[in-house]
Amino acid sequence: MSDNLSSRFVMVGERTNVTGSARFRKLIVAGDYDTAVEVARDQVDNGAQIIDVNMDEGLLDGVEAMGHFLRRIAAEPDIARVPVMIDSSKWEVIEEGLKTVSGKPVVNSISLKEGEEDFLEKARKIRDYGAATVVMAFDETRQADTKDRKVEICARAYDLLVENGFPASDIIFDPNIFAVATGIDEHRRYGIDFIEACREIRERCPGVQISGGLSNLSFSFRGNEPVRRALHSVFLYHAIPAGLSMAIVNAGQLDVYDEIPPELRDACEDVLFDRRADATDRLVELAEKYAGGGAKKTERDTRWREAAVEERLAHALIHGIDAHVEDDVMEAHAKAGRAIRVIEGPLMDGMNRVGDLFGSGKMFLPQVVKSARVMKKAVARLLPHIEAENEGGEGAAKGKIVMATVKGDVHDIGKNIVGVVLQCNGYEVVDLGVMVGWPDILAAARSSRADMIGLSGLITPSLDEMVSVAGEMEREGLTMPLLIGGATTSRVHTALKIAPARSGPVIHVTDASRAVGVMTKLLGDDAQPYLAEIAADYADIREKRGKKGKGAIASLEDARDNRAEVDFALKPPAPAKPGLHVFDDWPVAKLRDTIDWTPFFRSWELHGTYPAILDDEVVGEAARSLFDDAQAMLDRIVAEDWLTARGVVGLWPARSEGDDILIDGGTRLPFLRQQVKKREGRSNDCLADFVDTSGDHLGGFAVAIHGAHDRAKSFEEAGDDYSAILLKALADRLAESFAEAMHAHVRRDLWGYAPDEQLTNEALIAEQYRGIRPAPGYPACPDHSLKPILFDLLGGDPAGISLTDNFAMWPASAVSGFYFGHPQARYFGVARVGRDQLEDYAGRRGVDLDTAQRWLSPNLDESAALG
Ligand SMILES: C[S@@+](CC[C@H](N)C(=O)[O-])C[C@H]1O[C@@H](n2cnc3c(N)ncnc32)[C@H](O)[C@@H]1O
Repeated sequence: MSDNLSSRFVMVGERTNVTGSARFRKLIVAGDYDTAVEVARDQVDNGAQIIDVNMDEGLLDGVEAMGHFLRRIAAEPDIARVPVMIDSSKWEVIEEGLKTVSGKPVVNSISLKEGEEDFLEKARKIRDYGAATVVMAFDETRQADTKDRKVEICARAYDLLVENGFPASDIIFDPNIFAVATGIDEHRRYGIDFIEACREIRERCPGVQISGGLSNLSFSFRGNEPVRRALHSVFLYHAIPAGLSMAIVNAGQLDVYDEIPPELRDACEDVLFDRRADATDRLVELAEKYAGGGAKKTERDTRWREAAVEERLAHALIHGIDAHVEDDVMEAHAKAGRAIRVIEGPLMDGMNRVGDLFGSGKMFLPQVVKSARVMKKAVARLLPHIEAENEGGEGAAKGKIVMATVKGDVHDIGKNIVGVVLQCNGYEVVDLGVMVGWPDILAAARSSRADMIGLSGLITPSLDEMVSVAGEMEREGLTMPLLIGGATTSRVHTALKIAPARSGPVIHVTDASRAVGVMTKLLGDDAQPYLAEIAADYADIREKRGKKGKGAIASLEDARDNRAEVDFALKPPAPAKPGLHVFDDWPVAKLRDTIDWTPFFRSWELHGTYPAILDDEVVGEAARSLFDDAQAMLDRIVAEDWLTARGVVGLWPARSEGDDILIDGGTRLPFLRQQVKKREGRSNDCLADFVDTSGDHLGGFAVAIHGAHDRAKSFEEAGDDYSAILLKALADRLAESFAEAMHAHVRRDLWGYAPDEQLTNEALIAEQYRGIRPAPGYPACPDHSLKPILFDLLGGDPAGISLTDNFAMWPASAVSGFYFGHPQARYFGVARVGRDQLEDYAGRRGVDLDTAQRWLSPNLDESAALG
């Protein structure tokens, strides 16, 4: 696969097509469906994200063959995970496919060949089955060959389909890839015409995909695999940016663009772009030099299958390939005699190699999590034998950890990654899940005789929960080490707040990659010196903090006097569409395009900015592979409707009063003000400052992605933690993308203060628009307890989101906040607040001081501590 292919590009496997593959035809005609199924599997293993199935062969009963084959592959989880493209020129075969296949299929194809009525009737049936369809650029007269004809026919088909309610996102145009370098003058523009047509079709027909049968292109070079592969890769390199989003290819038979010899690459480009009169002659001449290379890539990809079974298992573990592992462990079992010996022998050896590669920075978290999936599959296959052989499977773990996301918090991506990595390295993990109170954590640690406890949390209130767990461990006399991790945790907070709560060791673990190292040290011979080092480090932090003169705190009154000067002549106009707007099913497919990928890689501890990270020297390969998996999962999320995006927006008249914002019907939103003393010319900010006292407007929103939790659970139950974590990480990304898309919709339409805004995705991610959407729990409004007030304004449980005791949103992939439309509105951090503001805030919120102190605890200055 070419490394420069666009990430969203989908490869459709072509080998399960009796018209395109002589081998497949023979197998089907001979009724050898077992081997035919393997052809499908090979395609998927080689990266096909959809498989094209075609049974149009004179000797066959196409309806029967289609039905039978689709039922066979549906029973193979490895294959059934990718959608099927039902390919036939016979409508009854297509209908049979539509009836048989599960999940969302693609029909290949319909066209205007038989006129509009026939076209629309078929389209309607396809839509009723919830399928997508390929539409060939073919009309009543003939197949489109020039750019203009391709665009014209596609535009006509598009208008007809969309007017008749066919979703644009389910239309895949095939504007016909024709053979190039045929020596016929009229064919000289076939390459460039296709590429240019892609660009125009994308513009003219928003929302559609474009596909093509790639092997046609190189038809003139049949028998010369190296030139065919080069031509295909060069073509994709240029066609994908122009809008080609999928192609029917022999997956695994593509070269990396940069690795194609420059002379061959140039000659291919000359042909594709009709750059010189003698382009075809030159390529034909050069082709002789490259003839005889054979299907190199496939050979290279499968050579490892020839090694001894132990080596094959290690290879599968290191490369995360689960396709053959069940067969391989059975072979190893036959060889070793006992299942336990396979686990303790080749499988553990393989995992140790994974651990070493990870430890030396040659493998990264997503790869390790994939290795774990292979390991689990292998062990699951051996389990019945272990039981039959009465071995008990009590492989001695290196140590045991009880892990949990603390009470009131629902975020577990980081925890789950740590869990898998520890298991991979031979530790036993007792994972208690999310929202776990200290009694359950302590009870589990006792009953399982854990060597340590690991706590995780994402939101700031979780920090206090961790202090509580530490305190309770002390009270109950549990002395084992306590590990702390998660996005809001820090070494400093651990040193200052958690460690002092107990006499036993407390260790902040910066990231998942370090968890193994920390565990190994804690359970090794040098645990004591290691613990002493940490204790000294934390004591040092405490001492420095004690001595460090922190920036002085201004009185609340002075801070208020130093508010920002905001020009309310610039305040936003009244919303064009005030009130509540509910979106119960925002198209997830649309959210894909505006994903901010950088945080996605960060969640897997791959550091760097997207898209440069894909080419990063160190993590590039891991990032690309993870990204490909993410794209394949997004394809399924969209095609099979896994997730639902729900959102609510409210736009209300509002005015500020002191540090509060009063909403229309009287709801009061108290905000906090910066109190740290500022340099001359710098203001002490509060969000209320950006709303006019004499009448203005404010918005609020909540968006959520539903459905990830249950499906992730099914993945976990099937031993596939990798897919479970990937799905949750993608749901988080979609929720953020949704928040961004909703905000743009508000600016342009619902509030409408920026109707002409046109921003690229990069500009949106950089928030280069007018207005902000501060979120409760973030630095400008750090108190999470504003969420219930916001949610009431939004009509109860907006977008189906509920709140935990500590105001975490459930489902976990959710975002909420306020919309400020003033051009001067900006993000800032409230930082430390003093006792005067604590008391004032408690009064404004109508709660007692203890409650206010709990809510504001991460921001309280020492001087604000209650006696
Ligand atoms: C956490 S990022 C999310 C966007 C990012 N593109 C992504 O996909 O992850 C930015 C959002 O965090 C919130 N935010 C950032 N800084 C903030 C601050 N100082 N105060 C309040 N909210 C803030 C805002 O809601 C802002 O839109």
